[in-house]
Amino acid sequence: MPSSDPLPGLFVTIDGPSGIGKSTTARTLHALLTQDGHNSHLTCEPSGGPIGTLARELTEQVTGPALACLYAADRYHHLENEIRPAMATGKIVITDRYLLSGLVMQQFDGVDPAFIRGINADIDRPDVAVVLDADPHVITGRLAARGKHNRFQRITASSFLEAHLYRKATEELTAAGYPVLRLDCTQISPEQAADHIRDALAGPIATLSVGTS
Ligand SMILES: Nc1ncnc2c1ncn2[C@@H]1O[C@H](COP(=O)(O)OP(=O)(O)O)[C@@H](O)[C@H]1O
Ligand SMILES: Cc1cn([C@H]2C[C@H](O)[C@@H](COP(=O)(O)OP(=O)(O)O)O2)c(=O)[nH]c1=O
Repeated sequence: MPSSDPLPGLFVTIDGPSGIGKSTTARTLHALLTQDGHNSHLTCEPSGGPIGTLARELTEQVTGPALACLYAADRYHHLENEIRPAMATGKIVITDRYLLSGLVMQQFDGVDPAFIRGINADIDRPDVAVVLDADPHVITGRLAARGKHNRFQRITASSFLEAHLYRKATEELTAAGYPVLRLDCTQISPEQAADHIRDALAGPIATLSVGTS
């Protein structure tokens, strides 16, 4: 069930194509917020919990709706056991990947986004959903330099398909009132990207009801 009462912390998600710089930007943002004296908690999906670990292990062999359900199950478990408890103590929670990753990546297996929206209907809505975008040629280069982690990333021209699907899914979520912050990081460093996000968080941080320092 989604939490009915707003929790005192702040919930920030970072999504975008594989290799674009999510993990680097999330780590840098976490460090910046910590430097500023905020209590920040960095996490990711699939999570390090039992379902997330299983989902990561099974991504090579399991496909379609079954894999989609595993990722969604991990998301509910992650919310219940890590994200909400951290937010309840006033922390700024940053997760590297969330709903948008499911909406996009499961389309590689032919899963209808409506199915993904359905099984994720009860997840918590982030306060800010950051989506990193970039020129697909640049994403391809970063992914190749970083190394490919799984079958999705080994598909020919996967970065082009991911970038296209992320743009489409982002437009749909924005139109549905989702709090999206889209950031083109083709030509900016992870430090500059994290700085932009920190600036965008200044307003929501000022409204935190529990001190986070
Ligand atoms: N803004 C950026 N500009 C240039 N290179 C970047 C940027 N962000 C990340 N990188 C580099 O791109 C590669 C992939 O970054 P990573 O954070 O692992 O991506 P993701 O988590 O999105 O898969 C890494 O080698 C990283 O150093
Ligand atoms: C959260 C989530 C991740 N995934 C996939 C996308 C990634 O290929 C994989 C996570 O792998 P990971 O190595 O963490 O991603 P990255 O290459 O960006 O560092 O899980 C889904 O397919 N659906 C989801 O809902």
